[in-house]
Amino acid sequence: MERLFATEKLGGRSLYRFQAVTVLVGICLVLCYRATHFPAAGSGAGRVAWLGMLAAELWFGFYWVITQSVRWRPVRRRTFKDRLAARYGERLPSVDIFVCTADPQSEPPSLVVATVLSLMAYNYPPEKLNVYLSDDGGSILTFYALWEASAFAKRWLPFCKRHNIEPRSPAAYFAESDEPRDPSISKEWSFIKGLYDEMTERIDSAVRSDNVPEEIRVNHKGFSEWSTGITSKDHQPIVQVLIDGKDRDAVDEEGNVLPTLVYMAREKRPQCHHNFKAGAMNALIRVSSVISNGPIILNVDCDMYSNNSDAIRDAMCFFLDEEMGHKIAFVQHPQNYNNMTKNNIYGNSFTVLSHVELRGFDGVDGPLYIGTGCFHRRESLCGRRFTNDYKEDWDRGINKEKRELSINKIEEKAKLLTTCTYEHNTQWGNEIGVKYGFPAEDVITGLTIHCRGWKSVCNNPTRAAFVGVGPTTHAQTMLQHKRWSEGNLSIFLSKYCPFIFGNGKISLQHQMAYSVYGLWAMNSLPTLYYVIIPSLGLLKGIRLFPEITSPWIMPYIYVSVVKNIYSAYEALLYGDTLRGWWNGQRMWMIRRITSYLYGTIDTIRKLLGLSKMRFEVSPKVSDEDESKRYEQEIMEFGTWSTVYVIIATVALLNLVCLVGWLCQILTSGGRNMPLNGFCLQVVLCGLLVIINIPIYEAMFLRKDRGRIPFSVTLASVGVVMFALSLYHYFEV
Ligand SMILES: O=c1ccn([C@@H]2O[C@H](COP(=O)(O)OP(=O)(O)O[C@H]3O[C@H](CO)[C@@H](O)[C@H](O)[C@H]3O)[C@@H](O)[C@H]2O)c(=O)[nH]1
Ligand SMILES: [Mn+2]
Repeated sequence: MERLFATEKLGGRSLYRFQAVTVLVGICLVLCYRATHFPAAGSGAGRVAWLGMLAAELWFGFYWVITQSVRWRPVRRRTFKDRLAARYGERLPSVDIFVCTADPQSEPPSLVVATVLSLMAYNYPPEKLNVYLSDDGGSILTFYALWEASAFAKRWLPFCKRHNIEPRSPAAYFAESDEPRDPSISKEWSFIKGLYDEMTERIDSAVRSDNVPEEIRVNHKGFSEWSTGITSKDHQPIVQVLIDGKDRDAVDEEGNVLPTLVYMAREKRPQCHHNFKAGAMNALIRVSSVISNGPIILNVDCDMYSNNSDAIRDAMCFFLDEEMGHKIAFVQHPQNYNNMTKNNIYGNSFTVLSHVELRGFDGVDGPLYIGTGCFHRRESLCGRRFTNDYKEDWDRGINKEKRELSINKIEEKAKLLTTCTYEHNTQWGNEIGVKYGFPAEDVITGLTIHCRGWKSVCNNPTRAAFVGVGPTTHAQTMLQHKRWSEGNLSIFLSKYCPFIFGNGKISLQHQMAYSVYGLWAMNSLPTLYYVIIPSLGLLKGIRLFPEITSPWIMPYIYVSVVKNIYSAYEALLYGDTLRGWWNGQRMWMIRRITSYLYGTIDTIRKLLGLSKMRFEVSPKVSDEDESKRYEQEIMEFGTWSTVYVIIATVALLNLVCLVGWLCQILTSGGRNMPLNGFCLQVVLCGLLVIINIPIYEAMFLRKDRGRIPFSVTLASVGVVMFALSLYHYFEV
């Protein structure tokens, strides 16, 4: 039988592998040089510094080997929706869609409902679509917004389908241009846009005043849940079915069935730990099991709207494929953002991660689960082990005929499934559902699914399936990367370490692929060492690299040049600009010496029992002034933060070392400083100074509110002076 999807190997692998082997030889030679050229005894600081360089280079070499796992065998998937249609028509499995939101301030309800509307508008039989919104903020504002959306959907869905528009998030669609692409629909377009703008304004004004007017509250029984003045951290379970797709009256203005739409806020009590997003997902799994029980679950973050209305059919091509389908537990899509600037100032457009690493991961038994844009098989998410003879019951979804209880009764039943105590003495969060205990609940959940024998695939259609809001400030970027690096490292250091937990269950290459992210955070210390010590050495005349006349310099030059040329090539190949790549390198360094450093420290503190797990939600809005600077690609600092002190200190230290070295050369005419031995140190320090130019600007030249505050500059000057004097002290 014809396959529903095809797998293609990405080209150019022989060349890549040849290149990788030569780099590996280079790395070995570098380490060889380090180990055999220890400075003579008696050169105190020099020996210690050399030892540190050895350790850092050992780490980088090891980590480079690990990263080869996701570059060795990348694949690309292609789906055949026409074959799916020919074989199954509209007889497709029902899908439960989970959207999570946590806070109406950092995740505005109008943004959340634009996402919800895009998901309701999929090109998929509406009676088989069920959209669930989990609100961890337990906010009447979000409920109100969803209620508004349930009414607007009656106009929006037919409009989308009539004109086959993309994207189907009204916010994204209307933001694209001031008039429709097809002028013949301009009247209707303006009318719908008017309705949408009015709705958004009503929602936003309710959010501004933090109140839903009485005259609105009488329209739906759900509002009465908030009559007792509940708070986000202390409230009863709430489940409200806003559109019951099985109800005869739930139709749009053209008389078509609407997807089911459900609001859920699981019970919160101050004394009960709620396990953040993982807890919300598990409550959604249970609630949906009594309302629709779709065999496939799609899960997105509240900002990740559907950008491709065929994405569900695409996913079905994988699950329903006769040959491979039964092995696939989940179909992961890359994270795309719609608010990235041209030159990727904070390195957040994950071009290389999506196009290279995820596909490489896919070539080794399947990508990791990244928490959003992922279709899961309900059974594997709920703990089932893979067996070759398992047959999925695609008709398991609850339809009109199967439902016995009235919707009110179902709501009551669902509420009981979302109480604080429901999970006590159960396997939820451990063997069943999304796993608890790690800030990267997604990665650990995916890993356990793979270890139960399932495979996964990555789908990256030309028209991105999901698009969301990426971080637009330095602080937001740092917050996200700290959570990710910490989450992955704490998995690596737990009993779920891919090399231990995965041993015998998944291939070595798959274990390595997981470790690429598991070890992100550990890059912090070697990087910090490499951006500080060689530069200090330059200033103090401590040679740390081979002399220019020595043949040992060749592997150093070869490895760094080839590695960087290749990384620029990868970025350019998938649409980054050269400047974007350069900015990415800067952020790569900054992330390592800040977010990853904090991630490492916090993981260790947690291991020692000194701190508890947190999940700080990334804000999805920024103020106007900040946004303007973001558009202009000017880095945002603005407030005091120790993170900024680290960034400023490293930048300043390198500048001082380079200038200091230059002064010494000029004053001594090069007599005391044999140039020859310091070539690589000068290049390294020089590159660090060039890459840090935006940091110097933010410290000394810029006048706007986003500059590095004077207090940060002052602190970094203090640290640099202290470091230099300390160094001096040890030397004499
Ligand atoms: O207590 C919580 C905290 C968060 N969320 C939701 O989780 C999602 C992700 O949070 P966000 O702050 O946007 O995190 P990101 O860094 O953008 O998220 C990535 O990384 C997370 C793990 O660190 C995954 O959970 C996400 O799915 C993945 O997109 C959002 O929809 C939140 O509303 C909850 O529902 N409850
Ligand atoms: Mn997010």
